[in-house]
Amino acid sequence: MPAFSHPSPLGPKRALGWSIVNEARPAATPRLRVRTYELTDPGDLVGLIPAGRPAEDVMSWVRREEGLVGWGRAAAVSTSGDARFADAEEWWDALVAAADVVDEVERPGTGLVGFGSFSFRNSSDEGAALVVPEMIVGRRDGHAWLTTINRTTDQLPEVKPAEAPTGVERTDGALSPAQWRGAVGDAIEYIRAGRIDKVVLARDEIHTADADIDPRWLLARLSTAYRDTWAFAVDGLVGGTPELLVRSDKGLVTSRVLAGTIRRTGSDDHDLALAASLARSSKDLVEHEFAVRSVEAALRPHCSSMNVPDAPFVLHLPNVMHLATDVSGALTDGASSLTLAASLHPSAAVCGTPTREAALVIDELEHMDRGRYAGPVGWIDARGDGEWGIALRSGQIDIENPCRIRLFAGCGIVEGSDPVSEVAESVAKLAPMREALR
Ligand SMILES: C=C(O[C@@H]1C=C(C(=O)O)C=C[C@H]1O)C(=O)O
Repeated sequence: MPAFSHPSPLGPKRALGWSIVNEARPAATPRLRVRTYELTDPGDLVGLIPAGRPAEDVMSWVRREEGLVGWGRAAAVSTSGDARFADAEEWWDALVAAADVVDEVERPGTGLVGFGSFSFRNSSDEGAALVVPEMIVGRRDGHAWLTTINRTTDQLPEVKPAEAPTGVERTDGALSPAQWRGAVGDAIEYIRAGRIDKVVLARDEIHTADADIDPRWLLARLSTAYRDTWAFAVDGLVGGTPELLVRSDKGLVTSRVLAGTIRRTGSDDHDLALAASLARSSKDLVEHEFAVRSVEAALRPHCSSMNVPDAPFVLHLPNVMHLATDVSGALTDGASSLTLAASLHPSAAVCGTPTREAALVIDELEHMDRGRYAGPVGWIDARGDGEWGIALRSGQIDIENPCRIRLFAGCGIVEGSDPVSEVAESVAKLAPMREALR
């Protein structure tokens, strides 16, 4: 049994294949009635999500007041195994083909939209989900819209503010911080011995509140305190990720690669000096280069005119600073954003180099199933456009016991890494979710 049961709301998961909400015959494709209308400014997007929905029916992809929020479940599929991306996409294509859509706005993210979250590993117990909400509100470039799916009303529900979790207690996950420090030491040995060049090791911790954790509270905290991250929620996985695996927008493909991290100190002057040292640190530049090369190699078969900057910039977040590179290209083969996300996953930013061997080391040293952490999370529309982040700085609310959430953080390990510093870095990466739970 995995530490966190993550059953489909539809009953037991099938190893491969589809299951669809509100359908008597599991493999049939429902004909969704989709209506998108222009909306006068709806205000704070995350604040629109109504109370009282189960955590897995709250959806968000919001950064700097732009993006999408959704709630309810008009249709959903759960897939698993090696074919989880392909099976989800096949279901999506059939849903799109059958849908009855009137879209008065016609922008990326209008009309039929599915929110998805995919496990890091092929063999994970937690599989993947693609969910179409009953209502979606979006905002982009000064335009706002409402999409309803299989609903006769277009009234936004009344909103009751989210309440902070109380009585939150923390316990270790698979490994204690000290045990995980030992695992980092083992990984450094493997690198010195030439088995791998880089591996990303993660750890988890469990937080338990005295009542159900409201994902709306976490989203509100993350979207105000960490404005440069995407505040996401899909199927109970909630977080604020700074890393964009891929955005596909009318033929333009972009990816924001992060790798190489330094903790912030709270003093702006000191942080500026640290940022300069990060940009010159050979350990971090090497770690970053592995991640950029893995993204470039995955996008190249789908793109022409690729732009891969020679040197990274430093992304300043409230808790950490990262080396960052924005890679872009022109889409040549019409691949959907989900196909692109599948071919980019797992990048060296969350797995390592070489990929296969790094994945074996992760299995051996982490002692846990990452579930949906470090997997693609985001949305896709009927044209295939969409945005997929890497599910970092996040937690999985336990669907069977929503008082519990499992948080994760990981660190890229290279030859020059130091186990004690990596533990401190993992704590800094846990900070956004720990703070949001307070
Ligand atoms: C694995 C995580 O972050 C990744 C690892 C980084 C690093 O080791 O420098 C930086 C950004 C992310 O690509 C995480 O936040 O859990």
